[in-house]
This record gives sequence, C-alpha cells and structure tokens, in this order.
Amino acid sequence: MLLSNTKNFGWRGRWIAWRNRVFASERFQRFAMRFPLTRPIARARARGLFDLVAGFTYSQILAACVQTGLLDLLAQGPLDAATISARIDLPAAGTERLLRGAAALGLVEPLGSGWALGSDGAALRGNRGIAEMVAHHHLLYADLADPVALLRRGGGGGQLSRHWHYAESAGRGDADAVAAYSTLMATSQPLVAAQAVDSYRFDRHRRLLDVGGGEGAFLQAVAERVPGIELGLFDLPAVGERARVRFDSAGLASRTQVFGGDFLCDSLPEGYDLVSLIRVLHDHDDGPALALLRAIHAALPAGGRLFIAEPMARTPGAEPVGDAYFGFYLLAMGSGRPRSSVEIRAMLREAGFAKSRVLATAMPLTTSAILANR
Ligand SMILES: C[S@@+](CC[C@H](N)C(=O)[O-])C[C@H]1O[C@@H](n2cnc3c(N)ncnc32)[C@H](O)[C@@H]1O
Repeated sequence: MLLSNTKNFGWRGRWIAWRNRVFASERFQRFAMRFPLTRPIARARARGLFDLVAGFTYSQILAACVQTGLLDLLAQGPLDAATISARIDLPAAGTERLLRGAAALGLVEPLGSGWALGSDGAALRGNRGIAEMVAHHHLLYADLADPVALLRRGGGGGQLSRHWHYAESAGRGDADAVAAYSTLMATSQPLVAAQAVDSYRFDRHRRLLDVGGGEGAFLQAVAERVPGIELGLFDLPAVGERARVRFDSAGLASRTQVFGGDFLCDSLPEGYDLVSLIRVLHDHDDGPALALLRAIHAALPAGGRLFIAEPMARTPGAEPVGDAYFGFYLLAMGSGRPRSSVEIRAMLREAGFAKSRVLATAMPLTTSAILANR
C-alpha cells in the first residue's frame, strides 16, 4: 500500500512526482545522455551526483595532503616524485597514488617530469584555518561512521563532543579542555573576521563586548580597524586567560577587559553599546540560545546593538554548508543547530529586540551577519 498520496500536496506535489518519475526512468536518462542539447546538463548532473557519492574519499585525499604536508612542500616550488616521496615519508607507489588523486581534485598539478601546487591547493594553503579544520575532521568522520546511529541517539557522545568540551559540559572547561578548540577557532577566525568587520561600521560604537569571544582574534581584528573602540571579551575563564595572553602580546591590554564566566547563568557586563556573537549562537540548542539573546538584551543600554555573525542555514548559494555540513557537525558535537537568518531574526524578536536586519557579507558560505537594535 502506498503511504503517500501526492494529491494531498497540491500541484507542486504532483509536479515533483511527475518530474521524479521522468528523472528516474532509464529511458529518459539514455535519451538525455544522447540528445545534444541535454547531454551537457546530463553530464553535469551525473558529475554532481558522483561528487555526492564520492565526497568522503575526496575529503580523505585532502586530509592525506594536509597530514603529510604535501601542499606546504609544493608551495615552496615544483619537485620530482622521488623527492616528494622522501619528504612526505610515503613509499613511491603511495606518493604517486596521492599525487594523482590530489591532481584530479585540483590540489596539485603535473609539471613536466614533476609536480607543482594546484590552484585549489594554493587557495587552501592561503587560509591556515582550513588546514586546521581538515586536520580535526577525523573526529567528525569517526562520529559520522554510522550516521543513522548518530541520528537515533540524538547526537553527541562521540569524539567531536569531547573536543568541544562545553558541548558536553555546558559552561565548564579547564585549560587543557579548552586548548584544542580555542586554537582551532583562533586560526579559523580570519575566515570570518575580515568579512564581519567589512559588513558593519564598528566605528559608530564606543565599547564592544564580544560574548563567547574565544582567544580574542575577532576583537584584535576590530582593534586594528577601529582605533578608538574599547573592547571587552566574555568567555569561560580558561579561554579568557588565553585571550589575555593574546591581548598582552598584541599591545592591546589597555583597551581590553576580559570577563571569565558562564554566559548561560552569569549576568553579562553592562556599559557596552555593541555586543557581538561570532560563531556562538549555532552552538546552542534553542532554549539556551534564546536565554543568551535575552541576557544580551538585558545587558545592552537603550539604542544598543547586537551583531551576530556565523554561517547560516538556507543561505542562497551556500545551502550545503548550513543544513548539511553544520547540521551534522553540530549533531555530532551534541549541541546546537544551524539556523537561517529568518529563524535568528524571529528569536531576536522573541528576546525583545525591536528591529533587526541582514547585513551583506563577501562570502556568505562562511559568514552571514545580522544586526539587531535593542
Ligand atoms: C565556536 S567558539 C567561537 C569563538 C569565537 N567567537 C570565534 O568565532 O572564533 C564558541 C565560544 O563560546 C564559548 N562558550 C561556550 N559556552 C560558553 C558558556 N556557557 N559561557 C561562556 N562562554 C562559552 C567557548 O569557550 C568558545 O570560545
């Protein structure tokens, strides 16, 4: 017996059912491959489907490139395979296999009798944060080895939730527990900071408090752009200590104040006319996320503003990053979910913010931004 009755889903349901019957039919697929006008589309769709099927293998080739230092090595200039093999400490056959796989993905490219860095390899190397993300992905992939089991147990309980200590033990984490994730956040912050700082006039404000500010990399980027602004950072005490070290060595100690605490139960410092939440909201389930927005609303003066930046779900052109990548990443982490800008703005209204708007960013794939008025 059929469970679904397409009639219940209106004309769109009927259209989708018809389209899917056509796309699934072998006769149509054969026709689309042969007919000159549909052939390029058929090939592109097949390639897209193959990438979906093979994505994990591609990621592991990239992981091997990062782990062996292959991309860093070729960034110094082209080399022959024997030298590469000796330098990355793989047997000749393994080196050849890796080079060919990486070349197929645009990470390296053959050059005469040797090998050079490929254009995508160069772009990846240009951002240390990406290499750090790739390097920690073994934790995610271990948790995703059985995705159905992960979905059944409701997330968490694996390697990634141990890495993000606060996901398992909300509001806690000693120096050892916070070290690895804080380093990852600080090295990947350039992916976000430049865009966030470009998307809004931070110089309209006198005092900025970055809540969940990590090691202070974002505030350091703001300080470089906006000379007069006073800066505050709120994070778990062990993370705050790391921020203090960064501010001291960057000569920012006199402009910054660090507050250690748990933003899920401690009140936030007042006297800041701008609060920022950078890659923080999506880490938390709806209840705590709403409580945090309410706490920020309470700490802001009338006319104060909240700036939120993180990758958001259902961002046009960047859909897989939200609900696919972060949807499953945060599931494995055991806390939070990616939200669309529409969902975040609805939460802001619920928390008491009078108005909010989406700000344009250069690369919504990594960073979307919202500004809310108290
Ligand atoms: C994903 S990191 C983002 C760090 C930084 N904003 C960035 O973009 O690089 C989330 C931060 O929130 C902090 N955090 C998580 N739960 C917290 C809590 N209950 N109280 C205070 N800070 C917390 C973590 O320690 C971490 O530094």
